[in-house]
Amino acid sequence: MSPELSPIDRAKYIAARRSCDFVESGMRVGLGTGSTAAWMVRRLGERIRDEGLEIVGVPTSTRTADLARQLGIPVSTLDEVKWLDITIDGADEFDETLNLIKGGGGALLQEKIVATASDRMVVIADVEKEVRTLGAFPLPVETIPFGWQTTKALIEETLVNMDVLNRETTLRMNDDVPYVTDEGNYIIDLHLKRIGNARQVALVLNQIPGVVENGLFIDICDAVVIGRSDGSVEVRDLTAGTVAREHLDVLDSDNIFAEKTD
Ligand SMILES: O=C(CO)[C@H](O)[C@H](O)COP(=O)(O)O
Repeated sequence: MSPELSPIDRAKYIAARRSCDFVESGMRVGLGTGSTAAWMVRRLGERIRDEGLEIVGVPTSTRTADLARQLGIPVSTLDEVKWLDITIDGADEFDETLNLIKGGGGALLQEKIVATASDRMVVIADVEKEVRTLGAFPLPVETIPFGWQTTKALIEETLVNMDVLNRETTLRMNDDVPYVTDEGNYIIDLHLKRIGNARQVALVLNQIPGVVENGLFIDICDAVVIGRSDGSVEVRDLTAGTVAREHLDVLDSDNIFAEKTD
């Protein structure tokens, strides 16, 4: 394996590479966003080039769309394709029921829409993303820019009645200006530390005017592929009720290692 990859990147790559085995010719594939998902997109590009794999990809961000096009993956939109066979995406945290926090990369809205419009959502993650209880990673909430300070205050007020450890919220910034999503929205990060009832928090947040979507993915993910830097990988399939462990012999010659992703 390439020495230039950090252990975490190796683990991400292992998970991403294994997840691509779920993809078959003829499939419509939701393409996630983030560094783990970028490895998956690269591997699909490799399979298209080397094996003649025929798929249509629906990217979940302009970043992923640009990468997919560069790699020769045919790209479409959800409006054209309407429904997908599978979506493969990263996550910031997952728990044992495969509920997730997503949106660290700012693409949670398209990611949730695309994953929900898929027969199957497979999450790819390094082993560090598994948690007993969600919430150590800040929960992103996408809000429209109009009146965002009021929306932020309403979120904080709502959190008073929730089973969370901390209620600090911050507007996500990009240098000195607010971070803007692909939809032109802002993101407010909720530093909750621990979310006692993620389903309730997800539902309540979306009732607040100004909130577009939150990064809790509840009952959306079907399976998780967990990578480790030593090449071992675990596939936990919630729907099938199976857990499979294997080792991937990733060769030094893997040309996917030649370039680093985001
Ligand atoms: O939700 C996401 C982007 O909105 C990403 O999937 C999540 O942040 C994980 O990113 P990475 O694979 O870079 O660790």
